[in-house]
Amino acid sequence: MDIQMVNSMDFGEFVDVLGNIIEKCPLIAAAIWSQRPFTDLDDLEKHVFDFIEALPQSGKEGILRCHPDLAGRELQQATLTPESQREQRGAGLSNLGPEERRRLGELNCEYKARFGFPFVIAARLSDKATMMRELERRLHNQPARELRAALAEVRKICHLRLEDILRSPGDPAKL
Ligand SMILES: NC(=O)NC1NC(=O)NC1=O
Repeated sequence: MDIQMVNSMDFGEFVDVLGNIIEKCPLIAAAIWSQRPFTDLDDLEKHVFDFIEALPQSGKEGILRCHPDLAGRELQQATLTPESQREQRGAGLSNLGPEERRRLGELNCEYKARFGFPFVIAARLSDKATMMRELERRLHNQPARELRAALAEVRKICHLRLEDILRSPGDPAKL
C-alpha cells in the first residue's frame, strides 16, 4: 500500500486500516483523516504526533493507559490487539521463565503506582533484558520526564506500525 492509496481511502476505510497505529486510539486516525493528502509516511506521522502533542496532560496519559502491560494477562490470554501480540511475542515476552515473569510483574506494579499509567516501550526495538533494565532505570525518572519518555516510545511504536501498513501489498482490487 502506498501513500496515494492511504490518501484515497474514505473515512471508514482509513480508520479501519490506521485505527491502531496508536494503540486502541482510533480517535487519532479519525481526527487526522480530514488533514489528507499526506505527502509520505513522515508527513502522516507528523500529523499524528502534532495531535498528541496538542493534548492536555490528561489526554497524553490517557493514550499511555490504552497500552497493555508488557507480558501481562492479556498476552497469556491472547486478548491483545494483533499488533501488540506480534510485538510482545517478537520480543520474547511470551516465553518468560517464572522468575522473569514475577520480576516484570513486580516492576510493572511499582511503575504504575508511581506514574499512574503502564510502562510503555517499543518492544520491537528491544529484548526482554533491555526492557527490564529500562523499566528499572525509568522508574527513577521525575514524572514530567517520564511522561515525555513514554510518549517517545508511543511515537516509535506508531512509526513501526505505519511502516508495516505502507509496506503491505494493500487490496489488489483497489490498485
Ligand atoms: N506496555 C507496552 O509497552 N506495550 C507494548 N509495547 C509494544 O511495542 N507493544 C506493546 O503492546
